[in-house]
Amino acid sequence: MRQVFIAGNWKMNLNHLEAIALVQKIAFSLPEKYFAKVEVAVLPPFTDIRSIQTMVDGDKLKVRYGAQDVSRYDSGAYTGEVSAPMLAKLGCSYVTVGHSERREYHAETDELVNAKVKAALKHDIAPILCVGEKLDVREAGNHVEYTTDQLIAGLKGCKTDQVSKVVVAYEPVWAIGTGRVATPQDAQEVCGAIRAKLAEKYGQEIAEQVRILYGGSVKSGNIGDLVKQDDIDGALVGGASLDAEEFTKLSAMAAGGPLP
Ligand SMILES: O=C[C@H](O)COP(=O)(O)O
Repeated sequence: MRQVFIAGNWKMNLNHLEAIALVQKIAFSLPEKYFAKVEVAVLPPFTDIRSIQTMVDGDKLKVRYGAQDVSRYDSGAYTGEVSAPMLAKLGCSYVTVGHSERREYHAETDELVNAKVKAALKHDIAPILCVGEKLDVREAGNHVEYTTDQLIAGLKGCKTDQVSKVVVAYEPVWAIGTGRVATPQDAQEVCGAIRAKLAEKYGQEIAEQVRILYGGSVKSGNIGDLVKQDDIDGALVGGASLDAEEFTKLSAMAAGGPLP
């Protein structure tokens, strides 16, 4: 049984003091019983991670955390890079890999994304492998093939038992930060195809274990219908994850009901 997963990608927002305040608000506004039904994680900028680690460990908070990127290398002369061993030491459970903003603004290729997936897995950090098409690909009707090709390229060379630890995030680029959310049926079409492709390559048992998230303009008002779909196990949330009240509401709705 896959646990519903809500991950907040803060992108390049919030300094370490603002980060502490936001995580505290989330942890204390979501009643304990919801954490049994939904896993909640935040993905802050690198500069916030140590502060969040100290607070989560010290106060034994149920919120998990991770990073937004990782180097393909473990160490060495790679100015500006942050490695998987460094993130593991900071207690990161997750790292996003291949987000469309990195593919677009940092020219990340499928080959690099694949190397980062493997670097994270090697150090027991679950990669959140982001895939998704731009508008022209969708309009041409090639979105399913495009997205499943990105998936297979991202997982190339991973062992079958490693694949079950990967989280896949389907984020149609045209829905990110635009307010234009994919319909639950559109999102299910691609998430279902992702699971079918995983089953074809790695077997049904592994495919059933992989959590598949939808991302793109997710809010408390639309998450309920998204997680009702068979193959959508949660969401990768951008803008709405920066507002404690909205993110908590959204997490509660993903867990099956509104806050009391
Ligand atoms: O990683 C998150 C996605 O890019 C979605 O962002 P958004 O919720 O602001 O559309």
